[in-house]
Amino acid sequence: MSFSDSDDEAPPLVEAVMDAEAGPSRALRASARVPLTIICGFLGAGKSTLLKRILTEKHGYRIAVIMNEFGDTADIEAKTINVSSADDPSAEQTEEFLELANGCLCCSIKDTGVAAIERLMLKKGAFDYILLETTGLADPGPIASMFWHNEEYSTGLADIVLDGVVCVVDAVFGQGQLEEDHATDDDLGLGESIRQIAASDVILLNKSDLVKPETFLETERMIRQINPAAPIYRTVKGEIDLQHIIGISAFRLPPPDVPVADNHVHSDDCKDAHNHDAPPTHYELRGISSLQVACGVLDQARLDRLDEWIRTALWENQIAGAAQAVKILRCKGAFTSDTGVHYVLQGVRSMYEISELAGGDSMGIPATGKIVLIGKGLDDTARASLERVLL
Ligand SMILES: Nc1nc2c(ncn2[C@@H]2O[C@H](COP(=O)(O)OP(=O)(O)OP(=O)(O)O)[C@@H](O)[C@H]2O)c(=O)[nH]1
Repeated sequence: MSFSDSDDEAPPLVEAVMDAEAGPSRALRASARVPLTIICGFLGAGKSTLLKRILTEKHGYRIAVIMNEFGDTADIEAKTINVSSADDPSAEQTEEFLELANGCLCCSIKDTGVAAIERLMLKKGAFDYILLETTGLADPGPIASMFWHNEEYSTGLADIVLDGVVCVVDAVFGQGQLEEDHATDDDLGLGESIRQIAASDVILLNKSDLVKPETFLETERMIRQINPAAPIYRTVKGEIDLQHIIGISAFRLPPPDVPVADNHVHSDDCKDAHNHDAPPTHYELRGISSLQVACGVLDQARLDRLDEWIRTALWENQIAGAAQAVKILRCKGAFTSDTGVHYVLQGVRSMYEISELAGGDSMGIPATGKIVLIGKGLDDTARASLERVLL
């Protein structure tokens, strides 16, 4: 269960007890609900290339890929499946399904709205997983919210569980795109490339074959400024082990430990001297900031105070002791109570959830907890305020 600012009363802090199974294959089998990954990314960054690879390679997964158009994947050896619905006779014209040789189901739909997804779910059983490619201009935040808390929808959409959001960034043009990102949203004053990175659980820095190491480092530094909690993988033509992008349970498991000390991904070609000590705790790029605060074991009073702090920040856009308003796009965290219970915090916009982890899932949890917030107005005053709550 989750909290949102439309709830009348704040529910108690501990909400959901998760099942003990973990790991991609188990996660796929464990749930009758079909996991869904949102793939977003800058225009021309390589989203279709990634999906084409997934649709043509032998990987053993039966994935339904929802694409805006088939484009040059139409020549894939496939059997067209007609899907029509008595409720919507026009469905045949708006959607096309291809059953592919590798077990994938490719679904081309012009409209990725609720009705189209519901119609895909009529074919439930033909696939175990859904990948949804958004357009280059999409803000994945609201799309993620829709799939994250979908209980109010009828059977179909409610049979989907959000696994994570993956962002494909162009290693060649990503830096320029971020620098030139113009606000398209009056409310947030942020352009889509920044919002896409902020909303993501995994980032693929694609077209790695075309850039020099220093370009990588600078782009990675900028991405880290916006989102310090998402692992970054360098890819060529979307070449990546699928386990890094599907079945990650990003909305269920603690955020992974991403190296933040030097603001970039470690690799063999990185032999430059840089400071590995004193990880920064606050970043800012074009008005969006991220904040990472560590915490020890929390007693009930601190857990209650933390819940209230998050609620006030997400629902009222206020932080105790801070003059300026905040706007939080994404929050994540993992922490432990003095009774030994592990919790995971997840939030998208004003919705958040604090879930209790059961035995199996809590194996990899470090002793130190952490809270990561991404949004506007998250300055040093905000950090000090959160630290006071956790002290
Ligand atoms: N050299 C190189 N080219 C790539 C790589 N990935 C994709 N491309 C090329 O980049 C171009 C754009 O790739 P797409 O996969 O169409 O990008 P997209 O994000 O789907 O594009 P939009 O749907 O227009 O936003 C194509 O010509 C690809 O062949 C890569 O890793 N290296």
